[in-house]
Amino acid sequence: MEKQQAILHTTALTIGYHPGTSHLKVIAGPLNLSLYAGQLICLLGPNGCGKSTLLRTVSGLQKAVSGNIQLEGKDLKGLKPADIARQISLVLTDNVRSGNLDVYSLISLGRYPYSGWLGILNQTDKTAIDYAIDATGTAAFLNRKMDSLSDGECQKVMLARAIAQDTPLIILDEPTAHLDLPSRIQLMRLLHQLAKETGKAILISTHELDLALQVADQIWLMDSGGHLAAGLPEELILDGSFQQAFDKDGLSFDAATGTFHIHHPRKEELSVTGEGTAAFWTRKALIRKGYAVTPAAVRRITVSEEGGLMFWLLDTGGDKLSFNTLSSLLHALDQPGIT
Ligand SMILES: Nc1ncnc2c1ncn2[C@@H]1O[C@H](COP(=O)(O)OP(=O)(O)OP(=O)(O)O)[C@@H](O)[C@H]1O
Repeated sequence: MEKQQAILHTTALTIGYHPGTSHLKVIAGPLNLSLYAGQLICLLGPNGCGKSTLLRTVSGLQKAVSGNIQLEGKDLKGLKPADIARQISLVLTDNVRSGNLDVYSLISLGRYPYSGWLGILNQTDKTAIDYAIDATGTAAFLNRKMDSLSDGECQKVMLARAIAQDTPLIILDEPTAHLDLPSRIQLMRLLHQLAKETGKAILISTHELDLALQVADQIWLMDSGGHLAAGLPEELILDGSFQQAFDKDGLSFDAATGTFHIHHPRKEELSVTGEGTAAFWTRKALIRKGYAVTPAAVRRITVSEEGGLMFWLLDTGGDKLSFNTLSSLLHALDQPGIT
């Protein structure tokens, strides 16, 4: 079988600042990365680890310290800006505000690599623009000026411009930064769908760990030491990379449930038995309150539901206490001598 060509491929790429000078600052590398058609890749990592630097470097906006970047098999260094604009659409965090243009004109700028400097739009351009407006839900503010939009609205418009540009590779730096929760979920779903339906390769940097785990085909996980682990989200959890990158003061990643826990100083152990939603949310509430929920604990809570009513039985190892609300159980656990 013929091997699929990567849309983006890096070989021994080192990224950083001031290459070729005595002020050279290496941020990460050597990086050997490949991004294929139809893939959504989420680039994750702590603040300042180099995510934006990597995105700017592979887009040709910033010089690499060393190594090679190929776009559809061609050396990026040999491509003219106009060629790159037909291959990569890029939205950075700092170009989300775009002055006094109206929204439609800004989205139309996505067609600039095809329409030439006169900016005359043909039917193909208009169809691409309409698709982008529809996909991003920006029709409601098409006639507004960019500087009258909220940050979240602006972000959607910039994404629409990138989609209208209709390139094989879309690169977005923190596209969910200003969005509310439903819009963040919608946007991640849209990117996933776009990659699958149009075969585009999409690379985004994000701090949305939970969402990235759900939608990414691959995760590129950077740490503060300049290393990058690439793999399926599940692989990075199973080999411990995820926990290592994000287990820090006050936060831990639970590989068993795929969720993050905020640590609390309390460490008493409790076990919870019971099925269904009530048991699930009882465990969540106890973890939030700082208890370690483990099947081996001596103190046991049994959750049961009968005829739409819920009951919690607390067995402290000596006493057995019954509660008919979660609050009364939590309140009782707070009393000295109960746990
Ligand atoms: N122009 C510059 N010259 C030198 N160092 C820089 C420059 N711009 C950024 N840096 C440094 O490079 C490192 C990586 O920055 P970068 O913005 O790529 O991180 P990031 O992972 O995108 O961070 P965040 O999650 O906070 O957006 C940081 O230590 C930053 O201070």
